[in-house]
Amino acid sequence: MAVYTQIGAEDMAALVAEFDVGELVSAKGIAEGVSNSNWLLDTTGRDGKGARFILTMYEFRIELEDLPYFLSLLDHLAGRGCAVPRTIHDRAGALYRMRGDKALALIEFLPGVSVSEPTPAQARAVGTALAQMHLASADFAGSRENGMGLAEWQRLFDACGAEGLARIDPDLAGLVAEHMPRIAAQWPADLPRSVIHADLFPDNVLMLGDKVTGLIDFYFACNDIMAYDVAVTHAAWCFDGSGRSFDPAVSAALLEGYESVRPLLPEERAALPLLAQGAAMRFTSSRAYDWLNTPADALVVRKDPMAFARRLQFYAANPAIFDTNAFA
Ligand SMILES: Nc1ncnc2c1ncn2[C@@H]1O[C@H](COP(=O)(O)OP(=O)(O)O)[C@@H](O)[C@H]1O
Ligand SMILES: N[C@@H](CCOP(=O)(O)O)C(=O)O
Repeated sequence: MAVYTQIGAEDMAALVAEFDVGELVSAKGIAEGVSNSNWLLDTTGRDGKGARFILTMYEFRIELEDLPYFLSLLDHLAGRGCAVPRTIHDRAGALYRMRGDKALALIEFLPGVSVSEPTPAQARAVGTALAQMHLASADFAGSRENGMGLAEWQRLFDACGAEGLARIDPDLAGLVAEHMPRIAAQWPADLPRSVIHADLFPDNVLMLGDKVTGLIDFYFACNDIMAYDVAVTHAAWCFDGSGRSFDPAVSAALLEGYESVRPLLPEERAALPLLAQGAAMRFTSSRAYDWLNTPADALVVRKDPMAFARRLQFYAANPAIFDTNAFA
C-alpha cells in the first residue's frame, strides 16, 4: 500500500484547481509503490472531455532540492519523444507545490501495466527505450550525482554490520567482503555518461503487450555511466524473482534492443560483467539495509537482499554471458 497521507475531498479539489486541468471528478489511492503516496485523479479536463493524472506526494528519500531535476527531466524526455510522462505545471508554472512540509506533483497518466515475467520481445522493447532515453538526455541541462554509488553501498553495508548481514544470511557478509573491494578497485572511470534511470525494474516500466508505454519513477535518476544503467536493467529483467534462474533469451533481447539504437563501445561491452556485479551489489546493499531497518509493522513489504546477492554470484561466475557472440 502506498498512500501514507490522507487528503480530504475538498482539499483535493482545491489542489486540482491550482492546475489548468478542469475540475476534480474522482481521486483514488494507488496501492503499488513504496516511497511515495500516489493517487489516480480523473478530472473534467481542459476541454471538458475528461483527463487522467497521477498525483504524487513525496514522502521519503527524496530531497526537495532534487525535485526540479527529476520533474524537468520528465518534460525534457517527453519532449524528445520518449515514453515518459510529462509534469503538469501549475497555473503559476511551478513544477511542484508544497502541502505543509511535503511536495506534490501532478504527472501525466500513461496507460499500461508492469509485467512480472518479461518475454524476450518485451525485454527488447525495454532495451530500445533505455537507449532512446540515454540519447535523448544528451542536451538535458540538469546534473545530479549518483547518490546510490559505490560509497553509499559501502555505507549501507557498514550500517548493517557483519552481524546484521549474518542475520539475513550466513554467507552474506563473506560475499560482500569477497566482492566489494574488487568491484570498487576495478570500477571504470572513463566510460560514456548521460542521464541514467538507475532503477529500471519491471515495476517502473508500463507496457501494453510488447510496447513500452511509459518509463516511470525517475527518482534515482542521475548523471552516470550509461553501460551501468544497462547493467542495472539487465539485473532487474533477466532473472526470476529469487535470482536463481537466469534467462539467456531475455538477456540477449534486452542487449539487442539497446544496441539497435545505441551500439555499445567495445570498452562498454567489456565492462558489463563488472558493472553487472556492481548493479547486483547496489540492490543487495539497499535491500539489506531496508531488511534490517524496516519495522515489522510497516506497510511496506521488504524485498529479499539475497535475490540480488545470487545475481552477484552469477555475474561473477559467468562473465561470458556478455560476450557479443554469447547466444549466437
Ligand atoms: N505516469 C504514470 N502513469 C500511470 N501510472 C503511474 C504513473 N506513475 C505512477 N503510476 C502508478 O503508480 C505506481 C507507483 O508509482 P511509483 O512512482 O513507482 O511509486 P514508488 O516510487 O513509491 O515505487 C506505479 O506502479 C504505477 O501503477
Ligand atoms: N527497485 C528497487 C527498489 C526501489 O523502489 P521503487 O519502488 O522506488 O522502484 C529494488 O527492487 O530493490
